[in-house]
Amino acid sequence: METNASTLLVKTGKDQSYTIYFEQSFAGLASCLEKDCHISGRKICIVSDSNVFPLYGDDIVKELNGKCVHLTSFIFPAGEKNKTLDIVRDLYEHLILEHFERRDLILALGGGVVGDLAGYAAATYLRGIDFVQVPTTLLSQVDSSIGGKTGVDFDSYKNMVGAFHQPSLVYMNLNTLKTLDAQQFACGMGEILKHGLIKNADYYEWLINHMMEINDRELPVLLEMVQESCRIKGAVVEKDPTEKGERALLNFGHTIGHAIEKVKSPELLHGQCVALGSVAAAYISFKRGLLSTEEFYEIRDMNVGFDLSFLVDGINSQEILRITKSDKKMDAGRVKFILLKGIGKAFIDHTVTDEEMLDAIEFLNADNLEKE
Ligand SMILES: NC(=O)c1ccc[n+]([C@@H]2O[C@H](COP(=O)([O-])OP(=O)(O)OC[C@H]3O[C@@H](n4cnc5c(N)ncnc54)[C@H](O)[C@@H]3O)[C@@H](O)[C@H]2O)c1
Ligand SMILES: O=C(O)C(=O)C[C@@H](O)[C@H](O)[C@H](O)COP(=O)(O)O
Ligand SMILES: [Zn+2]
Repeated sequence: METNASTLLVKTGKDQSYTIYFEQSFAGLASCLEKDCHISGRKICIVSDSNVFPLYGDDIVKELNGKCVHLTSFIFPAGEKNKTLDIVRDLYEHLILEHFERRDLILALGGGVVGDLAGYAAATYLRGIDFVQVPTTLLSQVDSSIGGKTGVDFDSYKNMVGAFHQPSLVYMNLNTLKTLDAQQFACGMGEILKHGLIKNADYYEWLINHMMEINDRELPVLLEMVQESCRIKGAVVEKDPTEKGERALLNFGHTIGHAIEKVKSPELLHGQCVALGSVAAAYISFKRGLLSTEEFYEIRDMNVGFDLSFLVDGINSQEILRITKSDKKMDAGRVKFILLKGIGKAFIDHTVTDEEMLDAIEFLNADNLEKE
């Protein structure tokens, strides 16, 4: 992976790569798009949601006006509940009405919901057109905009319909993080802690030592953190773009996390559920003797430090267990679980039993008062 202060190159195939730009404004987006995507000969459809477009749509429109053949926008109501095929269908209709051809481009402006949905529409419209990611949440800057997992939920089953389709470019303006509310910011930390836990103990230690600056959203520290998380995610994706093996490690915390999200969304958002699922996965690792007591309780307490919880109320543990069985992580009828053998060392395991999972879910279940 090639990297310098403001860019990172992700190589996903023999002749395939794209640049991640780390910026502090949208000035410069048009020239990056011209350099990497030759937009002067293409139409662009900005896909965004009802919260993000009013905040940043004007900046993007001003930046791109006159730089491409035609600029249009498609805005849908914000929220996970709209990451659906119905909205993708509306987007296809818009693209057809605007005469979008194979050469044209989708620009996803927003968080992971926008990026996943717009990316899926790009992967399937006319059998695939290019798309670029302009992520505006912490979670989307460190995780969802990179790696080409696109898709939508189906009957509230997470990401059940999707495709691998790499973006042509990722451009992030870190100043967009200033308008995120506390819950959305914490969600990003859920995936960031995951990056440290699965791949890099030094980074995890760094996160502990910079908790205050991160929570105060000090830009230089956020920049360092976002870049390191992108390096970790980018390196995994480069080795295994279509999740034949190692990429599954990025699913740490997601088996139980996705099941909780299914029953608790929209009260709890994806990153918060991943943080809960990470504690559950760490709990199983701890009970197997793979994490020390100190390591396990540090993982639990890091959630609290970053405004995430390790307790969830209003769940039925048996129901959560049952839902894990319908997630995509089933592999020949067995759950593909990601465990830790120490901080920074994750591995794939197919032997986690229902009893172990139930025990871990019970640990999270706020209805059980005696925790320690
Ligand atoms: N494709 C992947 O690899 C991948 C990785 C992780 C998560 N995901 C998916 O990403 C989604 C979660 O992403 P998310 O946390 O970004 O959620 P999101 O897209 O729903 O954004 C969270 C909320 O913040 C608002 N918002 C976005 N940017 C803002 C800004 N700068 N200021 C103020 N408000 C802003 C949005 O309108 C939304 O209401 C889930 O659907 C998850 O499954 C995908
Ligand atoms: O990029 C990946 O690979 C990930 O697993 C990143 C996750 O944070 C993300 O939530 C992903 O969508 C989950 O994978 P899924 O295949 O279970 O949808
Ligand atoms: Zn995730």
